[in-house]
Amino acid sequence: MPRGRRGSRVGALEGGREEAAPPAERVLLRGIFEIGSGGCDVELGERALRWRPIRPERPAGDSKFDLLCKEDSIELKDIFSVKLKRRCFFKQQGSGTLLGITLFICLKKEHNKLKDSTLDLINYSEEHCDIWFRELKKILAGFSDRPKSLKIFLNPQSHNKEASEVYYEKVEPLLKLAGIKTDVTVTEYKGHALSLLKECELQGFDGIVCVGGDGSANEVAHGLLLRAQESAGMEKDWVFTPVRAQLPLGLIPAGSTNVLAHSLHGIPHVVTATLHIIMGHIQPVDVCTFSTTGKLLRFGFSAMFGFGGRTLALAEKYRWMSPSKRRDFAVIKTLTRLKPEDCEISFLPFNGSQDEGERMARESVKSDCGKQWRTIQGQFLNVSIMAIPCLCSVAPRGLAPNTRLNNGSMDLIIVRNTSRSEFIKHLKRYAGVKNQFNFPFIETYNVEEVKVHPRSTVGYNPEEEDGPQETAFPWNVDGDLMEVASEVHVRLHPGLISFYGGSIEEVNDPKVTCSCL
Ligand SMILES: Nc1ncnc2c1ncn2[C@@H]1O[C@H](COP(=O)(O)OP(=O)(O)OP(=O)(O)O)[C@@H](O)[C@H]1O
Repeated sequence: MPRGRRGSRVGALEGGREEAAPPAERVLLRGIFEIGSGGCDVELGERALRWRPIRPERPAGDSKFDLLCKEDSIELKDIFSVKLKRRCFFKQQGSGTLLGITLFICLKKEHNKLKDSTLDLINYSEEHCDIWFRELKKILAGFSDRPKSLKIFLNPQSHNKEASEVYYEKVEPLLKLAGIKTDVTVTEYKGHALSLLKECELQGFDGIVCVGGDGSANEVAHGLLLRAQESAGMEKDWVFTPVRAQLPLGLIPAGSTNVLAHSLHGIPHVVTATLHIIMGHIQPVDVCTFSTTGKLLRFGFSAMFGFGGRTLALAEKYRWMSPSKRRDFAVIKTLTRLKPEDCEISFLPFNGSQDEGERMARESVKSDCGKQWRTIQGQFLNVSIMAIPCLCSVAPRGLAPNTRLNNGSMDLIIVRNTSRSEFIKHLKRYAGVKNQFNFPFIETYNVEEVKVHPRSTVGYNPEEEDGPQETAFPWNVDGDLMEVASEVHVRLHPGLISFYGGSIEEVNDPKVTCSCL
């Protein structure tokens, strides 16, 4: 229920900031409704709905009445649906007795959480309610950024097969309430969403939604970006100047890992993610391209090479275990066989420009003279390259807490060879809120571009230390295994994709759930 305007300000999505009084607004409708337990004088303005309890005859000098007659309000931009409220009896034919109007509102709660709520405006007059209902509908139709039709990809296998339940019980009812049309495709195998995105008809959709975990989210984002390149007629070398995805992407966190959705919304919360989609909140996000020998491997948001890649390669061999068990098992087993990668890392430090065109021009000069690239060589336990903060349950401030979703740069975090105990100490620091990288064996850089060149010719066999070695090196790209035998070139492309999501606040009292260290 919205709070009082004068006593305690409303503004469901304003988060309590005090603002200068806005210019007077035109009143569109005025009428009487019962709200809560009493009759109210209600005004529908161009920006807000305000109501004030109707005063009974005021006994002279009684100041209590002033307190009781406080005005309340909600901003119209926080309303996402309006319905006529009717009383229907069991098995009743027809539409039932009119009780009034119900408004459905998006409220901002603590820790970046959004919640749906309702406000009932009670009035039994059909004619009165009809006028208000039509006007409110007209106002809602004017929010042109809100999606009206969505293409949904649902991975039924995500997180112990719980994604379907999440979608049909929590997401679909809210989308229906908001009057959004949906076209759901339940994916049947790994890569299905990607192949459908190559050719499916997207005309008429305002956005794409992925219901699943990081693997599915990355696949759909990659598919959407590939499609944009093909539609733009990009054939060769477009890896270096990709065009933006045409439609925004919504992520419903329904996987066993939801780092992308968590980083986007500040919380891996299904209703929050759904309400950002419904309200049409848009958040541009930086994207990386991963390429080798000039050929695009994939689009992505974060990558780990070394310990992060090896752990994932091992976990993938134990798919029969539950997701959390195989992750813990893989972390522990990889720690017992902790081994550095011998490689050369070159990177282009970030110089502050967020304009892709300007950057490309600068880069061509740089690569010609080769001046500003920095190169380091050595034995590295882990190399993280992250365009987004990568919030997750074991690192509530993120695996890359110093980067942002669209700051035009990536964090390069290099962990040099050290003892197992020191490395574990560093991993444990992620659970806290500061000093994750305050170790002599860790270096962090803010970069635009990175090349990781393994100097060894043999890759990694996750099972056998002394067994036959693979020829490829495992990378963990957004939780998905990518195996590459040679140098990987990672470039950042500012704001290349738009997600449904709002700006997030940092959480200072994070809750951590890590069982294996
Ligand atoms: N029907 C399906 N059967 C098997 N795999 C599928 C199916 N549909 C999609 N996938 C693939 O499953 C992979 C993992 O899915 P997702 O990330 O949604 O779930 P998850 O529970 O977080 O998985 P993980 O445990 O791998 O992190 C994705 O790469 C996706 O392409």
